[in-house]
Amino acid sequence: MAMRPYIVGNWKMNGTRAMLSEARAIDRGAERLVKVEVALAPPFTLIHATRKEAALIGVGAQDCHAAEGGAHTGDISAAMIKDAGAGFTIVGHSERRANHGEKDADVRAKAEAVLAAGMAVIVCVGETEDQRDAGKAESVVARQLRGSLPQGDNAGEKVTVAYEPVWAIGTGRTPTVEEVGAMHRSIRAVLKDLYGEETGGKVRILYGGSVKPENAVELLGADEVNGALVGGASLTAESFLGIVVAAAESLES
Ligand SMILES: O=C[C@H](O)COP(=O)(O)O
Repeated sequence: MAMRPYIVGNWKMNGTRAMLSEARAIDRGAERLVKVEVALAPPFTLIHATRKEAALIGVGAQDCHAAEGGAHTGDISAAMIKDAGAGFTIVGHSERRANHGEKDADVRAKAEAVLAAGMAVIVCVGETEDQRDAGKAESVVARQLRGSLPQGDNAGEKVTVAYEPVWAIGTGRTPTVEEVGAMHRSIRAVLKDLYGEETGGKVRILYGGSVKPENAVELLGADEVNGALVGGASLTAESFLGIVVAAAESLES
């Protein structure tokens, strides 16, 4: 893993102000681990407070609306997220795709809105278990990438891809290191095709799905894995920092 590892915690719909103590502890722990880039995506309601409490790590959002503003009750625009203190936004998480019917075109529109607002974007892709069993995992993910990634001048420079097999999210199951490596190599080839050899070669590709301190060294050591998108294990500083430490160790292995 030649690039500086990027470890992002996605708190999903978890967290009230009581959890800011975890964000502070993560920030303090990350300070000692300069070889690793660390970020948290708390719920919208905690972005501003997390940004104030955790000065060193990146802070981002988990989703946004594609429009700049207007009659969209309950939605949040990318500019609002940035104004709250975020530096990036996740889009296309499989929970958004499944629970809110988001299609690749919706994800791309959101990703482009995030870039237009001046933030970086993490675009999530991943196959279901049925798709993997049918031998279609790589083709499904390639199609998602081609449909979801932002286009336009320099778009590839502020993009991170998160590969999250849907069947591995929150289940305790993970693909093998070989399967992760094969998928990430396939993603890298698509990125180079879409963004060109140089830019596509620099886009970070994170693995997500049941990453824990216990399996992080192995997963982060797979081919073309440049970091992790972590759900459940990012909710406490103890487990999240365990993964950050593993990322630092994976640089040495
Ligand atoms: O965004 C994070 C992923 O959905 C992974 O979640 P998990 O670490 O709880 O499996």
